[in-house]
Amino acid sequence: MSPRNPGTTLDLEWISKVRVNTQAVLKRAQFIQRQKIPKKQWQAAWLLKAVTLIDLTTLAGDDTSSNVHRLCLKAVQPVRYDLLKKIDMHDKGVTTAAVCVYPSRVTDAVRSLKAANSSLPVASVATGFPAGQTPLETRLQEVRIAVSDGATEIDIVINRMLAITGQWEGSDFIKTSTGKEAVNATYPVAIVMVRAIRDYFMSTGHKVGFKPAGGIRTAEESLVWLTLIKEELGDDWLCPGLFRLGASSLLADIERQIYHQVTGQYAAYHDLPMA
Ligand SMILES: O=C[C@H](O)COP(=O)(O)O
Repeated sequence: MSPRNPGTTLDLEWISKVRVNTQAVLKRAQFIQRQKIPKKQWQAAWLLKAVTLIDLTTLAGDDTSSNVHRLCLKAVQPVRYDLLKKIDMHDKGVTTAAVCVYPSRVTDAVRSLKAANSSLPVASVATGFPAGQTPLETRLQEVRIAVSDGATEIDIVINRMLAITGQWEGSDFIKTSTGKEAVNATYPVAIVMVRAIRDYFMSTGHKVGFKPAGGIRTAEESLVWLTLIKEELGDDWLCPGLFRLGASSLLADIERQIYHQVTGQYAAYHDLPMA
């Protein structure tokens, strides 16, 4: 994580001055999606970069200690060793950025990572995920429990009632969505959010992180997200402290693409361990 955001005096005038030119934003989003994906010789490097920025997530009602355990092993070794060896990346410590689980599964994740000798952070959704419609008292208690169980990052679902009525404070990292809505991370909304991050940086000098989450499933999409961040915020933001891809099934496609680039063949389902 980058240094904590010390916060700033709430200035609602600043917020009320924000205007979004919807057509311009949509055009910009289309432009970014049409950007040429990196040339073949750079693609594996970009894809590996994307891997290091993933919050490898499981947020299912039927999560158990065993699927969390498998998730953690995958986070520690996200791409098959022999594939990494072929591109000379086997000894570079490629892991995902974190694992992300429900508060009740934090102890499982911490235990599995410890057993794998990994210091990968455990992120936990909290505060009544995904609706955020629980009383402040229980929201705070949920955060405390997740932290005491070993979570080092908390994805808080904002209280949308407070947001809609203009009661804002500063945050360290902003996330597009829970992944549980009909529409989740979209490029136009991301552009508006990252430009707010840029404005905040220009006014305060403090860098806030960004996490698109929900429905990000393909390697190609991950490259669009990297391009969007590079173009809108610059290379400085392309690090786990400031950018994460919240995704439960993206890694499988990225590994499949890396497999194809390294071997020239398409992987069968059983060729790659579960992601
Ligand atoms: O925060 C992470 C999201 O819940 C993941 O969403 P996904 O399952 O659509 O990848």
